[in-house]
Amino acid sequence: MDRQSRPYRSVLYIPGSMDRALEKARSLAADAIIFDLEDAVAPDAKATARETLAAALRQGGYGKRFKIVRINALTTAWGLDDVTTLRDAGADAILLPKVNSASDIDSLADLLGPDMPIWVMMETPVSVFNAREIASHRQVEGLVTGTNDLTKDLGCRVRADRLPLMTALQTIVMAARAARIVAIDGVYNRFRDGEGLKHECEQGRDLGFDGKTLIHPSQIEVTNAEFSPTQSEIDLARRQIAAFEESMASGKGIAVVDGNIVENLHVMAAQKILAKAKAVAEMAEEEE
Ligand SMILES: CC(C)(COP(=O)(O)OP(=O)(O)OC[C@H]1O[C@@H](n2cnc3c(N)ncnc32)[C@H](O)[C@@H]1OP(=O)(O)O)[C@@H](O)C(=O)NCCC(=O)NCCSC(=O)C[C@H](O)C(=O)O
Ligand SMILES: [Mg+2]
Repeated sequence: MDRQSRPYRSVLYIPGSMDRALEKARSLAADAIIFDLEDAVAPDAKATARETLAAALRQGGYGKRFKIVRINALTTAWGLDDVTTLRDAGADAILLPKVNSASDIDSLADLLGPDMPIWVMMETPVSVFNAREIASHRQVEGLVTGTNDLTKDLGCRVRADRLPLMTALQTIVMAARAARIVAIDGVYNRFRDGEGLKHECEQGRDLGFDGKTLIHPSQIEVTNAEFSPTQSEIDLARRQIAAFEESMASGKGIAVVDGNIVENLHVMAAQKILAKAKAVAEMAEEEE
């Protein structure tokens, strides 16, 4: 599956120290997994988690799920060992936490070589100010929003409407879109509250995120549903494309569908919806 069309609706964090979860993830319907060595792993468990994770990745069995390893920052005592142990273990990307600027990414890029994609945690106020240059870094292919760290650093309130985070969320999406890379929303901490999660997924999707990071398997189903094109969106996309082709054939550059104009740019959006629906169907085939 190519990078442009693959879905990233549900991106599940798994602590590298959780054997059972590493095993369970081989059969979960998440589009992507973040194998975490950073905040989900206690300092005393870091070395063991690193080895456990490397063994799990080498063993494989994660199918089409996109495999991302979140290392510790290179300024910590663990970061360098994380990179040297994990860079050839079979991950699809390495995720760097606590990034402030594009220059923070250079040392990791040097260690990894040019072929390993880098994803970046956007979780400090400085990273949000530098979002455009971070997203434009030659090796960066995805931005992951760290709403917990952002909330801590901003000193803002946790609100259901996420108003205090809105500037950051929109800046991250804009930076990712400008650089044509992936943008993933932050986690919803109340992992047993399905209604609250659904609401936050809708918000993240409407803002333009490709998907949401998750902390528990019970969050996958609703997230996949909310970030998938609906049947009515698919039907409308097909009708827009057909109507536009008909208009072009009769020498007109604009069509009208359901009382709305359809121009070339709407056709491009419609094609994107159909491509996403196809990629989602391909992921579903794998799970059957
Ligand atoms: C949140 C949890 C601590 C809950 O754990 P627990 O109460 O033990 O869960 P359950 O008993 O309901 O688990 C049921 C089964 O599911 C498996 N499981 C649980 N979590 C995961 C998971 N993340 N991935 C895969 N499988 C999982 C259990 O093993 C059970 O399996 P079975 O034995 O077969 O029944 C726990 O879910 C957890 O630790 N989640 C991950 C937390 C995490 O990764 N946090 C760090 C990332 S968040 C963050 O840092 C974002 C960012 O940096 C920011 O700043 O915002
Ligand atoms: Mg964080």
